[in-house]
Amino acid sequence: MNNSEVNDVFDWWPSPAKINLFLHVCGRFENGYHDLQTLFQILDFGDEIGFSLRKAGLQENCVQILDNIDGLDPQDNLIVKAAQALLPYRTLKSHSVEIKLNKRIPMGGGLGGGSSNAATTLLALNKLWQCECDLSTLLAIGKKLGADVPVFIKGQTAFASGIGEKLQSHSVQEQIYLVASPNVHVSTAAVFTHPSLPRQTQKIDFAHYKFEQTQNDCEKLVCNMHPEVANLLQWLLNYAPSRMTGTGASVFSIFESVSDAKKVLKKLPAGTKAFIAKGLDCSPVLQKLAL
Ligand SMILES: C[C@](O)(CO)[C@H](O)COP(=O)(O)OP(=O)(O)OC[C@H]1O[C@@H](n2ccc(N)nc2=O)[C@H](O)[C@@H]1O
Ligand SMILES: Nc1ncnc2c1ncn2[C@@H]1O[C@H](COP(=O)(O)OP(=O)(O)OP(=O)(O)O)[C@@H](O)[C@H]1O
Repeated sequence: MNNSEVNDVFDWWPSPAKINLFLHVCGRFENGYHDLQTLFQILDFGDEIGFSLRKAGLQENCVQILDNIDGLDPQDNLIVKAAQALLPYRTLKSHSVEIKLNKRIPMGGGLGGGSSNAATTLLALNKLWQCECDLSTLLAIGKKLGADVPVFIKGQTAFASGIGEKLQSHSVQEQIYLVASPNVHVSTAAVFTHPSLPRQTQKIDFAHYKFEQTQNDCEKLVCNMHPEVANLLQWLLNYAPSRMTGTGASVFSIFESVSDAKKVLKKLPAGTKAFIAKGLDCSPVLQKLAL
């Protein structure tokens, strides 16, 4: 390949994590997916994804990820799936893309890492490949990749209903979160297919939302399946209001200040992976798009 055709500069985009401040399971649709109510809180902590367009080469494999995730077939990486879903919309037909990933969000922890990566890829390549897809097209592509992708495409902390795709933006009072991940993997599908999952929580009126009056309906089941989650949650509850996010395994505690959160972080049982993050109303991806 001619060196002049190679753009080795990677354009780096943020890919934030989320937590579910509450998660109610209110029913089940015919396709097996669940009718949920949740509040997605976007965090100022996340991965970074770098994109480098190439004018030539990689013809057969237009999308190439350079930092793949251990144990994951590149074709199963949601970043690759998102990029491939956007290929037909390119107006820069001859351009392929190389992608680097700086992974910080714990995997499979209910922190939405894969979904956020997919959303950032769609938003970034929509711009870089000059696809000119409007928001509703991106949301439709995103929803097929995962129930949590749309909230990251809209990029706003929001109440969600349906399978998680009906979004209503909401401003949460600024809070600091200590997010801790026990060393266990929880399968989202296993939680949602479990016969003991409560599925009949009364729908709430989002206008009257109060953290104390909500819960995570998956928490008890996951704590029974994984004592590591139960133990960590019990430990955190000694210090602050705490709850599991998504279908686990990560749990979070709410603090008013970073210094309060740091005191508890320092005391965490040895070997527990954890980070401190601030809640954001708006995703850093939207800020990057506005530049
Ligand atoms: C529970 C949440 O983590 C809350 O943030 C998400 O809604 C899950 O989102 P996600 O991981 O993007 O979900 P998907 O990849 O679409 O689905 C994973 C599995 O979760 C189940 N699933 C997911 C969302 C939903 N509303 N009902 C479900 O029953 C399905 O069995 C599916 O096989
Ligand atoms: N780019 C990616 N980053 C993380 N996981 C990915 C990615 N692409 C595919 N996956 C797959 O998705 C699975 C779930 O990862 P993810 O970190 O999104 O889980 P999660 O935080 O529990 O998601 P959610 O909260 O949306 O249920 C991983 O175990 C992995 O097999």
